[in-house]
Parts: sequence; structure tokens; C-alpha cells
Amino acid sequence: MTKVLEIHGIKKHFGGIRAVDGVSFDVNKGEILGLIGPNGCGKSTLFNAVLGQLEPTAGRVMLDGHDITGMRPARLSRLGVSRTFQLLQVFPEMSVRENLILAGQEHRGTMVSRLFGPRDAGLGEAADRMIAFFKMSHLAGEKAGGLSYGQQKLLDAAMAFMAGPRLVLLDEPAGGVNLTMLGALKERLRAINSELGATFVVIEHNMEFVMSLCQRVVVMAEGRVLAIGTPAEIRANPAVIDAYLGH
Ligand SMILES: Nc1ncnc2c1ncn2[C@@H]1O[C@H](COP(=O)(O)OP(=O)(O)OP(=O)(O)O)[C@@H](O)[C@H]1O
Repeated sequence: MTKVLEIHGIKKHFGGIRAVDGVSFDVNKGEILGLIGPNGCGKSTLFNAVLGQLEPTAGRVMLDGHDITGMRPARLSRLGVSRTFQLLQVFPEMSVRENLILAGQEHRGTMVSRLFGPRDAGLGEAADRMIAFFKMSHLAGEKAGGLSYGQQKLLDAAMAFMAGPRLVLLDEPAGGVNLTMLGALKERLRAINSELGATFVVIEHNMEFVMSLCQRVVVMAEGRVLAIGTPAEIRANPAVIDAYLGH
């Protein structure tokens, strides 16, 4: 199995707080990996330390066998690593299509696009493919701010997949999304994995969503990895049950 991302002994301490305290796991090419754990266990901090938003206190991160530890997000983006955040990153005054073009430009590393707005530069076709893929054709010309919250989350996820990245990290894609849109989101994420071969890691509190979407799940507790396994193995793991039920 080819490893896209290798996380080796990552630590991130804030003064005396050991938010992430020696986390190691791999992400295989073409898989959907879930990252779960109780509130405050260090999931977002780990994402931030892996993706250059925070300098890790210790540890190494490898992308396709190359050391990317501490590399800034803009450079990582050019290497084909993108992410979403818990809070939506869509531009409400721009259309769905323009948001996708802008995201494609940012993946290419042209942060000036934020200043000058979307310029097609060959990304229009990619945006149209993504719109069709995410079944948003009827919304392509709508301002993102006018979409429902669930539709905006779908757009946010689609933006992360613009420009065919090697690896996408989705931070709570299902958060606040209603049941109908949740089904659509899961179905599209599955399709982007199986049809386009996209590799991604999903942080999510919605257990049903994670367990039905992901091939493997990493469980964190108190800054460390508690368990790694298939959804069935994770559900049956007594340590995981303890961490969640607190007894
Ligand atoms: N910048 C910071 N300074 C100090 N402590 C921090 C900082 N960022 C996070 N922490 C602490 O690190 C711990 C892990 O937080 P983190 O946000 O990574 O958890 P999480 O698993 O993503 O939580 P949630 O599921 O609620 O989003 C928490 O105790 C948090 O208070």
C-alpha cells in the first residue's frame, strides 16, 4: 500500500498543555481516513501542526516520502495538499463557480487572487467539472451567500478538491448540516474517492457519518492515538467505548 502522508511522533505543546503528545499514523493513497475523538483531544491542533498552520514541537511529517515538516500552507497547497476549516471559507458575494475558480487559483499558489478576484485561466473548465460532479449545476451562477448552510458546506468541500489535489483534509464537513444534505455530502465524498481516486482525511463528530464513510478510523484521546482500525474494529474496541462513555 502506498503511503501519501506519514505522521511520525508529532507533538504540539502550548506551555504546559500537551495538546498533541506524540501522534503517529499513515494515510494510504486512495483511502478515506476518519479522525475522531472527544472535544479537546487535539484533532484540530494535529491538523494545524501537520499542515503548516502551527510549528510542531516535535515529530516529522512526510508527503510521498518527502519531509514537509513545518512547511507553510501556501507551499503545501502547491504540492497538492488542501484543507477545509470548521468555519466556512466560501466568499458569500461570489457565485458558486467563481468560488471554485478562486479555490483553484489558491491551490496554484496565487494568493493575489484574493485581492484581484477570480480569473478564469483555464480553471473554468475544472470548476464546471466540479460543479457537475457535486451536482450543483442549478446553483452555479448563484451567490454562495444565498445558498443553504448545507449547500455551502458542499461547496466548501468541492473547493478543497479543485485542481485535483493529492490529499485533502476536511475539518468537520458534516457539522451543522441537515440530514438530507448529509446524505448528499456523503454520497459525493464517496464518489470523489472511488471515481476520482481522491485521498482524504475527515475530522468529524458525527459518528454515523464517519463510520459509514471511512475505510479506517484513527481515534485520539488526550493528545494521543488511542486506536486505529476499520469502523467495525473501532466500534468493538473497549478503550474507545471507555473514552466516549467515560467509564
Ligand atoms: N493556541 C492554543 N493555545 C493554548 N491551548 C490550545 C491552543 N489551541 C488548542 N489548545 C488546547 O489544546 C487542546 C486540544 O484542542 P483541539 O482544538 O486541538 O481539540 P479538538 O480535538 O480539535 O477539539 P474539538 O473536537 O472540540 O474541535 C485543548 O485543551 C485546547 O484548549
